[in-house]
Amino acid sequence: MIGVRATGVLREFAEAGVLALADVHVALRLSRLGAETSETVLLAVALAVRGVRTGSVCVDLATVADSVVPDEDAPPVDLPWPVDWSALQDSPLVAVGAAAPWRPLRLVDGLLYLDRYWQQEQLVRRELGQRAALLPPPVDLTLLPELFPGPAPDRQRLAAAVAAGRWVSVITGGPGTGKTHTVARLLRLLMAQPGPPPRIALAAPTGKAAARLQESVLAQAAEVGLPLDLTACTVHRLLGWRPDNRSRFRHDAGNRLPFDVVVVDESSMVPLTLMARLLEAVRPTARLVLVGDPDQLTPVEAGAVLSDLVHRPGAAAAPDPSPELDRDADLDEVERAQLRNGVVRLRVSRRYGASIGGLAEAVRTGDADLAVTLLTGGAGLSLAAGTDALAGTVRRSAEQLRSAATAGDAKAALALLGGHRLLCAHRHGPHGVSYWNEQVSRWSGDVPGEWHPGQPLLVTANDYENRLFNGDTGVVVDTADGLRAAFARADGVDLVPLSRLSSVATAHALTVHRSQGSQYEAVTVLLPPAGSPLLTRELLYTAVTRARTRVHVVGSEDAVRAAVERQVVRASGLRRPVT
Ligand SMILES: Nc1ncnc2c1ncn2[C@@H]1O[C@H](COP(=O)(O)OP(=O)(O)OP(=O)(O)O)[C@@H](O)[C@H]1O
Repeated sequence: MIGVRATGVLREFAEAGVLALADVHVALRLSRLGAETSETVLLAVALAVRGVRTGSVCVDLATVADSVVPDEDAPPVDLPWPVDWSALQDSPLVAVGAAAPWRPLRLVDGLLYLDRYWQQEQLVRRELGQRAALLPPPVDLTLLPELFPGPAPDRQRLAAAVAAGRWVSVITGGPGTGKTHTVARLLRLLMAQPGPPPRIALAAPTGKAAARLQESVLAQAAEVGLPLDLTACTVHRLLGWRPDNRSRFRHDAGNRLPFDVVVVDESSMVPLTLMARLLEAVRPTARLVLVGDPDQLTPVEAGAVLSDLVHRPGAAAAPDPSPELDRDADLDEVERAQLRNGVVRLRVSRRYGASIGGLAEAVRTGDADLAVTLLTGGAGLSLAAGTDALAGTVRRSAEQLRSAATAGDAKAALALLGGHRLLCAHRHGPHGVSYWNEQVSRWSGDVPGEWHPGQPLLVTANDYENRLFNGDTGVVVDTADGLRAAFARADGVDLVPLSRLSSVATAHALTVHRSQGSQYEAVTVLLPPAGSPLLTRELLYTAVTRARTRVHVVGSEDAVRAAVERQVVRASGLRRPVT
């Protein structure tokens, strides 16, 4: 409940759960500083702050009333949405148009920004525009058929050709569609170009994703003919941390990165602020390859730039980079337009079978009927409303894990951990991770606060000393030396003494957010009721694509439909044509 001196419209929106305390606080503070009294302006300011808090770079005033999902716990009310926002035009708080001098907020073509985010979006636009205006890099594609010998249509071959022939490119696709396979061969193609070998940087937004990228590129290095000493790091580390400043880096427009090729994996998790810093730090004549899955959950911070780049209007005048490959690649109209922006989507997953692939595609494209039909009849797929069957599955998994861990079989315990996962949308409440963690611990007779063989662990902060990253999972195992935490490595198993672990939590269940970047043989997805604002297409797609062979959804048909039909709308100017 709202605890500030909000009155009138702000109070109504706060009580309905649309605005949080911080949104109202900033609006009231700015109104005092700017001597602004219009309730419409104050509401707009609070909504702009709310937008950033919930991941949008700006507020689209024309659609905001429809895009706000009220708090499910708040009583339903008819909110007094203004029909006319023209008070913003005369407000001392708002700069109107792109050219107006600085004010805390900026209104451009019906989009209201906190000015800082407008500046960052402009920077991204400028950097991309500058690169699009340059002559594309010369490239010799002779090696391409040898690197991608498959029959046409071959999206991977096209993606590599596009990335080699442009300064900025985007390779997208779901798990296991061969994004890293393609990147490894792209790097080989670039190394084969005349002149000195390119200086290559591999990066990802999290330590865990960077470690995975490095592991998977190195696994192919010898076969493809890449240097065996390639390393990957976080984007923050690549740009160079500065102890004195959290949002500025050692490398920027005045001190560009020394690389010729910069590959950023999992770039759907890069928010606007970081993307702006990255773009200004990469030399305009270095190839920047953004790799990721824009259909997954987007970053917690504001801005989903990868998704914006994928859905940006086509650059009508841009030349087709490789006409003969494009003809062979089986592209539809939308994909052809995306290709002109340097975007190629890989489609065929080698990690999951056709039925999970079909379900993922139905969810991704918003086909709720098909998603429900597949879930109720597809091989390896199921949908059940009650949690009774769920309790049995979860209990069985926990018991198997405990018995392998008690027998000291770390490999078997880790395999079981990767065999099945319970994924929840919520952290708290009867559909949430904490409830299920407690429930399973109770069934197992665990004593709270004590370690147990078979206790699944989630690393909650990067721990460089133990080579563990936020989001890694492991399991407590009884060894000859006592209890140890077992973590899977590319080259075997690491057994870490429990006393050396700093930030871990018990994880019988994981949030879908936390599961990003991991895959399991089977997943059980626990959906909240249809009214939950967390129930979105991105959430369901991310959850479903964590599984290799089986997906069991616990929830109502209505909840599945609500998820498929509700797409996270993140307002952003990058999706609009340049005016
Ligand atoms: N064209 C191909 N021919 C043979 N094997 C392939 C091909 N493309 C991908 N693979 C194999 O499929 C698996 C998944 O590929 P890869 O790891 O590159 O996918 P990804 O899209 O990067 O996955 P993720 O999103 O999980 O990182 C790997 O084992 C890879 O070697």
